[in-house]
Parts: sequence; structure tokens; C-alpha cells
Amino acid sequence: MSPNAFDALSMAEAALPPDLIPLAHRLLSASQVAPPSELKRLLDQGAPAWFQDEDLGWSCLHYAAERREPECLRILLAGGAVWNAVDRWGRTAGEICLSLGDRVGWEMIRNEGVRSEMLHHLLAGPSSSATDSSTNIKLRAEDNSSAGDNLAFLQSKLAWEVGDDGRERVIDADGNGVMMGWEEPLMREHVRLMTSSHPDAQPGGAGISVLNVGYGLGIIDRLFQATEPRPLHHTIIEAHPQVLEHLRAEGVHEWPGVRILEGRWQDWLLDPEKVGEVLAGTPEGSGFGAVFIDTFAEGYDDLKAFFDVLPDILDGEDASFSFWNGLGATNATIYAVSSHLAELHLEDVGMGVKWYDVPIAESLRSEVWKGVRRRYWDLPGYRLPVARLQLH
Ligand SMILES: C[S@@+](CC[C@H](N)C(=O)[O-])C[C@H]1O[C@@H](n2cnc3c(N)ncnc32)[C@H](O)[C@@H]1O
Repeated sequence: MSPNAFDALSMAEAALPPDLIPLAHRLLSASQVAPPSELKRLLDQGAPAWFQDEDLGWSCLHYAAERREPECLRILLAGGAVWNAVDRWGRTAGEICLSLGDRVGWEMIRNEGVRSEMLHHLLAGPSSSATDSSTNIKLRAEDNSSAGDNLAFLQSKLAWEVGDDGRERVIDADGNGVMMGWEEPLMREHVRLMTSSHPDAQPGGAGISVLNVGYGLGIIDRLFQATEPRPLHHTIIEAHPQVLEHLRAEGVHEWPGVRILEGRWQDWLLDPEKVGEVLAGTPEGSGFGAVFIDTFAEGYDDLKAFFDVLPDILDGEDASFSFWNGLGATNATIYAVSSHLAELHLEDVGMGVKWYDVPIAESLRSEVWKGVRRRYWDLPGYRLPVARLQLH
């Protein structure tokens, strides 16, 4: 948990009108033992369901989760309990349910998360810029350093180094991991699953047009280049000046069929004229057979804005889209909610998603973070999405 969240907990009581303080504590106690009707009575009296105690940072929902009584969870959620409030260890009430094997309770909390995030997006309306954030779900990090702000990140100084796990990584000026070599097996799965069923990507086929947004260490671009057949065409959009320098030094722009588009993907793909330019550079101008996005310091809203462009740039039903699914990946419940949210928003643009569960070895989860400011991954499994347009 960040120092800010810690302070926020100790200030929770100070934020309450004095007459609500006893009621807030009564609701916390009642959530541990009292019958559901008592919870309802306290909420009706105005007990604040968002309140968290100072000891554990637990909310009424955490305490109710420990009881394994779905009716208590239902009443508290209906009464304003916050589905993603985290305790001093960064756990939501959903994690309490998971640790007790309470699937029913966990699903109630996850469903509430999906509902409230959907509502949030509906109320916020269409978002068109990276800074217009209507959700807290972050792709790789959770703070306000350069990892939390795309424009600041793009101006920050990067360093290429080899981590304790012996793999190359890119670190930003605040010590956040921008791209880390441990992700290679996941990138390999992305490429395999995105190309496995496209007729032109099979041995002897003509090859497909690939669009990759975010070069990083170039892992996925190399993997695409190593497919048989090779891509017929391969566009890379990259915005960080140092990464661009790096990839030119590596000669990436000279790979056959490769085109580098310098700048933010928002500049290339959110302006209809520029989209025309991007498409015109593909063979026959018909768009891409595989599109992948993996940027840095962007949030869910940016990803959602990218979803909206997909119907214009994908080349028919065989074409696939995938993204680095790092949404909320420090917490199992938030990860499940954000994955589900992505699925619903992809459905909104006419795409169906298939999810593939890829396990992540414990060794990968512990060793690699030495010398990195903030873990962006803390889960035993990765949910890999592959989406396709559903044209009928
Ligand atoms: C996590 S790395 C990508 C790693 C890559 N998938 C690989 O396999 O090595 C993120 C990359 O996205 C770039 N990036 C960040 N924001 C961007 C934006 N708005 N538009 C284009 N590129 C961006 C960063 O400079 C960085 O090179």
C-alpha cells in the first residue's frame, strides 16, 4: 500500500461528522457478527459503508467477507460499500473471499466491481484523451510518478540494464520497470495465439500485416519477425525518443516490411486523416491481420479509446487483436474486474474475446523485481486476451 493510502486510513475518522463516528464503528462490529437485518438497520440510519478501521484498514465488506454470508455482502454492497477498498496489505474484500475459498462471495464483489466500473464509464461519457481518466485501473503501475502519467513518462530518461534474473530490462527515471525480459514467454504466447488461426499466417501462406504499438525491448516485434511465414508488413508505433533511438541503432527500421511510425498512438490513430495514412501504408490498404498494444503509464481509459479504433484498422474476421493484460495485476479481484470490463467494452465495438490462462512461475514473480521501485505483477496467472471482429 502506498504511504498516501496509509495516511488516508488514519484520516478516515477525521473526515466523518462527529455524530457518524459511533455509527461507523457499530457497522464495522456488526459486519463481523450481527444478523443481516442489523446491517440494513445501521445503513438506513446513515452508517458510512466506506469507512475503514485504523488497525487493519478493513472496511465492513472485509469483515463481512470473513463471515462467508453472501446476504451480508449483498446488503453492504447495496448500501454503498466500496468493492475495491484495500486494507493495509493491499487486499480487497474479494481477496478475503478468495483466501477462504468463498467463490459465491467473491463473485458478488467482482460483479459489483464490473457494474460500478461500467456505470462510471457510462457517466463519464466517451473519453478521448490519455489524461481524461475516469477509472483508477492502471496497466503497469499505480502511482503518480512518471509511471502514472504518459506525457511525463515520454519525457523521462530511460536506462537499459540487466536485472538480477539475467534478463534485459528498461527502467524509467523513477526506477519503475518499463519493460522487463521476464515477460518474453507471455509475448511468445501472444504471438502464437494471434497468428495460429489466420489462414495467411500458416506455413506457405503470404504472411499478414502486423501492427505493434510500443516497442520497449522489441521482444514481441522479434517474435513476430520469427514467425513462418514472416509478416508481409509490420508497422511499429513508438513514442519515446530514447526508445526510437535505440531501435534505429538496432537496425529495426531496416527489417524487411517494417515501417516505424514515430509518436504517440493517439496522434496516429485518433485522428481519422492519420488513420488513413496508417492504413495506406499496408499492402492493399486493407488494414492489419494482427494488432497488439502494450504501452506504459497509460490507464484503462486509454486502452478503451484504442478499442474504439479497432473496427477501422483490423482486416476482417480472421484478424486478431490482443493487448498486454496488466490491468490491476497487483490484486486478483481488481484484475478480474478489469479483464471483464475489457471484454464488455470490446463487445461494444463488435468484438468477441477468448481468454487463455497462462501460469507464471513463482521464480519469475519474486526474483525479477530486485532494484525495481514498484511491482506491477503479483498474480500466479496471466489472462491472455485474443479478440476478433464478429461480423455476423
Ligand atoms: C512495455 S513497453 C513495450 C514492450 C514490448 N511489448 C516488448 O515486447 O518489448 C512500452 C512501450 O510503449 C511505449 N509507449 C508508451 N506510451 C506510448 C504511446 N502513447 N504511444 C506509443 N508508444 C508508447 C514506451 O515508450 C515503450 O517503448
